[in-house]
Amino acid sequence: MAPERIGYITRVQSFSACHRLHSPDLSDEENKQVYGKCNNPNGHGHNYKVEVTVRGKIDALTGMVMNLTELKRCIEEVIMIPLDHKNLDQDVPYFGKVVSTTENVAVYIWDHMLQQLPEGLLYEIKIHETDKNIVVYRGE
Ligand SMILES: Nc1nc2c(c(=O)[nH]1)N=C([C@H](O)[C@H](O)COP(=O)(O)OP(=O)(O)OP(=O)(O)O)CN2
Ligand SMILES: [Zn+2]
Repeated sequence: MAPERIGYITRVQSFSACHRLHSPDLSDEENKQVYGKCNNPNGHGHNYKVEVTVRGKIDALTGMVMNLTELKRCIEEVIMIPLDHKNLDQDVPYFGKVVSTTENVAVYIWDHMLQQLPEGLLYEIKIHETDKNIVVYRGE
């Protein structure tokens, strides 16, 4: 019998959104101190790049961990429809009370991807907020 082989497959998706880093649990002064320019009252924008990675057995029959076309469909549902060209804080109810840091955007994407993907497949969400700021979340 052929050995079981594990593969990692990644699909990359870009989306554009604006936000403001502001915690309802901090005073205005504290918000300014913690978030600096990112607390600007009228917000600022990013072209986010998200890498969604799944990990699983390479199926002997199909040769796939999962069909990338299906991964693309999940990404459309979880990232593009709710987040692209949106004001994260005002258009996405989740961020009404959760600060829209890239860490929390990664958690949002993780939790919603889990609802779309077969159990145990999701491995990592990596978000490039800018060319220099990169966040990784693995569900821990
Ligand atoms: N831990 C986190 N820190 C910060 C986050 C975050 O999501 N998590 N986000 C921001 C801001 O949203 C901000 O837009 C990032 O700005 P900045 O650091 O200026 O971005 P660049 O690295 O591209 O800017 P350079 O001026 O080119 O260095 C802040 N912190
Ligand atoms: Zn920002």
